[in-house]
Amino acid sequence: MITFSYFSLKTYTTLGVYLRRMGKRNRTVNKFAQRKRDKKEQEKNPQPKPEGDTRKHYEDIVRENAAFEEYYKGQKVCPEEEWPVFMQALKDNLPTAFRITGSKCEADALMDIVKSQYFSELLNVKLKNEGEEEEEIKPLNLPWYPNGLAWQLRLSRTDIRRSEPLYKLHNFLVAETAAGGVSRQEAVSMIPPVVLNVEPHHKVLDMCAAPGSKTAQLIEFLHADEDKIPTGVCHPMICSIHPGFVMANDVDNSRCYMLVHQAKRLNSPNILITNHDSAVMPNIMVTDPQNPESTVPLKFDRILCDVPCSGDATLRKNPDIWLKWSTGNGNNLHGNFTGCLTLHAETTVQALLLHGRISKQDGGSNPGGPCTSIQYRVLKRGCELLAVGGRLVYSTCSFNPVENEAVLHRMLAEAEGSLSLVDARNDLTGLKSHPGMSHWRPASKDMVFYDKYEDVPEKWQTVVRPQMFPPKPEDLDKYHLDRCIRILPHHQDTGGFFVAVLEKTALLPWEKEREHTEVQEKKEEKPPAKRRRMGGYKEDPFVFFKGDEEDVFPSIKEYYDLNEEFDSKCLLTRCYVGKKKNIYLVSPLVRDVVMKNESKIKIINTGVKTFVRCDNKNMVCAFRLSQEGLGSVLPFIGPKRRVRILKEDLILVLQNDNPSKPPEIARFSEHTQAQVKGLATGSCVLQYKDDSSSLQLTLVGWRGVHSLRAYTATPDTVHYLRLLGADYSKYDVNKFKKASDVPDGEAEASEAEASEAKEVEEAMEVSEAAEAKEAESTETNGSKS
Ligand SMILES: C[S@@+](CC[C@H](N)C(=O)[O-])C[C@H]1O[C@@H](n2cnc3c(N)ncnc32)[C@H](O)[C@@H]1O
Repeated sequence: MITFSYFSLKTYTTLGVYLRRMGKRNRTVNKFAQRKRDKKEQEKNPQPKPEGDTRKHYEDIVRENAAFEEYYKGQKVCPEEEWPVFMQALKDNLPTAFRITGSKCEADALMDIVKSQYFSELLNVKLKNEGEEEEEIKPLNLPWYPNGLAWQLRLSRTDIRRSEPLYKLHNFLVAETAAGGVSRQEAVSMIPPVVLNVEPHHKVLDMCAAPGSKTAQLIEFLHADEDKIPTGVCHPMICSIHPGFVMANDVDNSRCYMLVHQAKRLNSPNILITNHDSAVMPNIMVTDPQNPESTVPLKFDRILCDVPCSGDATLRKNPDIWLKWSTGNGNNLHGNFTGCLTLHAETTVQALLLHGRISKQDGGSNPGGPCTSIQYRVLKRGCELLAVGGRLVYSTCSFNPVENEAVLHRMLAEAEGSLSLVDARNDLTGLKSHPGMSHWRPASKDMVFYDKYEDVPEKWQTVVRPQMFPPKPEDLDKYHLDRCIRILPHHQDTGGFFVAVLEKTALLPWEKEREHTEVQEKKEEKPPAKRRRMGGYKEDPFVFFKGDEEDVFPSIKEYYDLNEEFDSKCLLTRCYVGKKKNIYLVSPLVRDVVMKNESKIKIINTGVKTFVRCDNKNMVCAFRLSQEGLGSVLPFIGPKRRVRILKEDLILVLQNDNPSKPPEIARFSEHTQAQVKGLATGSCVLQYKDDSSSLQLTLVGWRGVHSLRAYTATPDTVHYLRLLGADYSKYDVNKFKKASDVPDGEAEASEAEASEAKEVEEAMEVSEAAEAKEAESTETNGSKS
């Protein structure tokens, strides 16, 4: 039996790794690589910190802050009798949480594997905090997560990573995260997409999306009914072309590439990544269904407004907040841009200043004047972009009512009944929470609490704003702020979180006015606004196929036997001239959005890689299939390029790790040989269906002259072998095992495998990196457009 303490928390980033994999941003990458080398060097050869460097190891941080306690006790965010457990929970490290992703049949199979193989390992591990009894580590299934797909383990990520007895669990989490079978995400952060109730036909906007863990959930929900697609194929990579789509936006250009990484794992043709300030997001125009020559503004059915915030509910994950917390954090986000801000908010302020949307004085030296709360501004624009009948979720990882209820109160008051708060607790069965607050008292930096704005001394009036105050008691029933959801860390051993669900029941009062003005403006036929110059890296263009006559398309259509329903206009490349290399696929609506809005909003990425140039003399078509886009194009591919493969043959293909020596056709079963016999050489689809379960797998294959192979990346190979119950032990390296423990002859191989596993791990910890604080301080470097 192994006992170790539930102690250790360290966030680190491998952001550079995925940036490197994107083959871009070399200067940023070099900086990360250098930082990594410096860190290693420092570990080997500890040097004293440079003067003035006050940064601390998370383990060394004293988890106390008197101002924090005084402020939140004053606000009564937690009933007095719960205060000690609230504080104790805040000081503990955060448990690991993850959810199983993908289509139902794969998720079911993976869930069985997790329970039978990995959770049983945990039963041998006991948890012991100082001065406490040993405790068993029981994995907790999060009861409120749809289909029971989410789990929480009472072990921090570092505990799992550093414990040899748990190396298999760690390898599993790393490899499956890479393959898209698992998403590691803090439990409470999974809530907003759940209460957004996304359906496949919805047009969804994620306004502040990076790093993208919630975007990933939105896409998963959009594709949740994949089992119902006509081919009956069930696979995590299957992403049929839905009428709905997700537009994931972030103001921070470098953080948008985290979204690209997330999207890439999900292989959806229904996602678009944009880089804009959400507070001033332009109307997104789409073709008018009544008149295809004209456009109309798109209204979104679902909007996620996961705004930048002071982040003090993430103290468990980011203990350094203990060192710097002050009342100013929340107040500054609300209305005063000149003080100390979180990095995200700073980016926003820079963006707002850059676009001339605010002046330095705005909200700063205009006591009682218009409040420029970034949270309110983003929320307000979200409400404008929302369709009547649509749903918007506002969320923060802050305890502060000034960043939460106060923002909603202002929005509801200005909406004059066109928005209402929905009680979403029914969608979250089993989740413990507190209702939203109806009373709070804004405070100045010197910790004086105020009941009304009139009491605020002049010197604080730029900081404590009129819009920060709660509704009058007689107005409480108008707003129902108690319908908001507050999750405190001790409720179920998580981080803290705030969620509110709004429904739009009518046009907002100023939308009616604006509609009138827009009609007037159209009549006056003003010249189009000058194209805005947008910052960040210059993206390659999005060049759509003209249609079936596009030069390379006829051979693709012929070779893959694509049916007439396939819309070639939804294919695109990222270059105007020269040989097409990669061909991407988007849904018709995403295509329309790109084409109609490219000039007004910076589009970072869209499209799932579907065909890749291969120019092989044995193949008449110049493009092979890509695993990423296979799910989307599969329903259109004819039987000519499909091979129905048996389990043992698929295992044979996947276990082969020598690309120059793929298994010869003669080694396959007679069934598979017969399938391959009439198949012309080149790219093909390998399809497997398990008769005893609902499991179905679809892989990109290659029929050679004498051989058959699969085109899968290492994490996918491990994933498929795992699902097939086959041996993948060579990928399941015990990194704790010293080379000296390995018998002669195996050492070399073991080293190579370890290095490969490390690669996978690094690639995968990108999603950890995405959450890591360090990533927030990524500086934009390199060429600007
Ligand atoms: C709390 S994080 C979002 C986390 C994300 N929803 C997730 O689940 O991974 C806030 C994000 O808002 C972005 N942001 C800040 N101001 C913004 C603005 N005005 N418009 C769009 N994004 C903004 C920040 O760059 C940051 O990535």
